[in-house]
Amino acid sequence: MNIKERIEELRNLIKYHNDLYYDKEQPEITDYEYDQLVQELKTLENEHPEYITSDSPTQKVGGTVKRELRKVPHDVPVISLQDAFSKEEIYDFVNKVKSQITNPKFVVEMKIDGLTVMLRYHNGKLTEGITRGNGEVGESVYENVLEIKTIPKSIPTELPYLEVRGEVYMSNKSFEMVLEREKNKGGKKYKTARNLASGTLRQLDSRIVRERNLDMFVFNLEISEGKDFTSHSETLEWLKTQGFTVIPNYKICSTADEVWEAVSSIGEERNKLPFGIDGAVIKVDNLSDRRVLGSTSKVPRWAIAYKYPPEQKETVIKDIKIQVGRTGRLTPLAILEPVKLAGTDVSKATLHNQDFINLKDIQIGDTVVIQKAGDIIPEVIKSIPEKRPANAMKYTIPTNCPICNSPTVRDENVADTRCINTECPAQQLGGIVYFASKGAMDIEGLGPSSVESLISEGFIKDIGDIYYLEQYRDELIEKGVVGRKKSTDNLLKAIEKSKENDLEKLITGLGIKNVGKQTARVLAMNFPDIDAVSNATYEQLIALPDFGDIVAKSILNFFNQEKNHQLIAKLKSAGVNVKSKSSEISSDDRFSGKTFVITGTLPTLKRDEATKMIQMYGGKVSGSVSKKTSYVLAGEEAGSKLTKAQDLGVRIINEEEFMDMLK
Ligand SMILES: NC(=O)c1ccc[n+]([C@@H]2O[C@H](COP(=O)([O-])OP(=O)(O)OC[C@H]3O[C@@H](n4cnc5c(N)ncnc54)[C@H](O)[C@@H]3O)[C@@H](O)[C@H]2O)c1
Ligand SMILES: [Zn+2]
Repeated sequence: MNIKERIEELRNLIKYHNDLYYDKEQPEITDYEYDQLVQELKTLENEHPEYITSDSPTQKVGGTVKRELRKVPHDVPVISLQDAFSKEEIYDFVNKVKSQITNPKFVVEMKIDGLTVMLRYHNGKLTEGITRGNGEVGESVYENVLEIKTIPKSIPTELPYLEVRGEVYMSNKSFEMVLEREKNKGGKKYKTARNLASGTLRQLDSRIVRERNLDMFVFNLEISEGKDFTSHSETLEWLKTQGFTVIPNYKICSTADEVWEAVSSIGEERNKLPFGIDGAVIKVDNLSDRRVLGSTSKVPRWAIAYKYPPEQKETVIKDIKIQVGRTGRLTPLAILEPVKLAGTDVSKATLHNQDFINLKDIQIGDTVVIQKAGDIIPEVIKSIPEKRPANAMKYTIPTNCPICNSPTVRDENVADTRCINTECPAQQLGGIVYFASKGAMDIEGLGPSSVESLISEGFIKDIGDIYYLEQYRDELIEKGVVGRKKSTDNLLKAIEKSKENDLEKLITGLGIKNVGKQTARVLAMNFPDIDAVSNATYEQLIALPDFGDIVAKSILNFFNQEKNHQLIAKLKSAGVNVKSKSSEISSDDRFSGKTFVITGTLPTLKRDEATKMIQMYGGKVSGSVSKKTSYVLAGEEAGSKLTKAQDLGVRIINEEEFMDMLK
């Protein structure tokens, strides 16, 4: 791969992770891994400025504006912070400031891991709360900030206008409480307190905000009409008198050594704090000095954020246990002597597979170094053989499944060991939980613990049984299998409702190997019902967009098994919908006479897929926007077509709204 291609690849990767992080609140990688991608891109762009483009993620503030939330333009663009990962970069920053300002003072603060919110006060009354959004335009979260107790709704000094900026976050304790409460609801899963704080603040139901306990630290005064200040620290002290909770324990420093000491001491304390921080921020204190230093379009020159390396701890592996997943995969889990790491108790870490165990030379009894990079799943970095006790034991993944005792096989390509018994209870449990999960049949209340008790009490064995639970209602309530009357009835209602789901969700739920949501959607678009899918030939399957040999064979293999036909028959006779709504080609021409223009990158649909869907319903797709255009279907990075549509007043829809039109 040449440099230009790598730059392109990095940009796409970063955009992909930005979307997951800022807009879906579901990061797939740790902040640490993300920061490394950005660093690599910045380095390459610095070396090759000719490749810098205005749409590079290094040139923009991450995040977009959610359509459902009211848009509010910012008074001044809300920009980000420059990053530093080493002591040298901090010294460079301090020295650079010193070369331009005489005797500058610096304030060192904790960098709270939450999301930025701007608060506006008119005549002492809180009138608006806005997220950063894309930096130019934010989202109003006013109703939600009203539910945050640490935010004053009115302040004693009634300035005509006051705007402050701070970080809304969720404490570790609230995070654990919410996780505990939501465990069985099967809703969106949040990996970090930051994601949950963001997801909570950016949703529409403010009652949820009340239940979940968010907090806010104010870290900057942006505008204060009718009152002047000379320094940042002075503003913080004044904000305290107005009832704001300002960033705690900030330090004022004069030299690079002092700054570094303050940064280091925050680093030492950071895991004892009741909330998450992801760094320290160093800011020039004097406000007129800040004006002299100015800003670039993305970051101020008077501040820098230092990001700590992920915390590591030593602990002992007490045992290694096997977890058997939905696909039969055996995952070795290290059972650890519990340690506090990045604010939470850690007692387990994944060891992935036998190769990982061998490569890292891990034995039971070993002392190992673990790390929670970006505070997600703990990983074992290395073992310390010097500390190995005499009774340490080598570990080999068992040749028989620990749950059902059938022989396991090693899949050489991916280093996985699997239980091949499809009747294995562990696989069945995983399969049912997966069937009911959000991306599949979306049955609320059917999470791991309900499924486990339904299986162990003998009410269900396979996914078909779910649809026959109704007849055991009284017994379920009496035994309290999934809770009391209300939870049982809610579950039965959710099951009933799921019968109406589109074929796409059903296919996803079947958990066919190599068939995820996207593949299931393509199948549902191309076949009228489940029988047609099950009768499809290899040639038909391989001709579908993005279908390869492996996927086609997996599908054929699934439908070659008699028990899967029985399962489908069972679902059908329970009244589960097996017809595809998105492929009712000729009978439904709801888009007849309508012209669509597709622009930008859609979150999940490819452009040709969207085109096909529009045409299927009798609509037309055109390349340019005019007055005759009925809809512009716009995704990320939509350019001039979007502007033109706005000018002409053409209706603009996103993928979600488009999918709603197909319901
Ligand atoms: N894991 C992922 O996939 C992923 C994806 C995108 C971004 N991220 C994370 O987000 C970071 C980038 O986010 P960003 O653009 O918001 O910038 P940033 O996190 O590097 O810094 C700016 C933000 O820090 C916050 N902040 C907290 N305390 C502060 C204080 N005392 N003073 C000033 N600001 C304070 C503010 O909200 C401000 O907007 C990345 O470095 C990465 O860690 C992760
Ligand atoms: Zn098994």
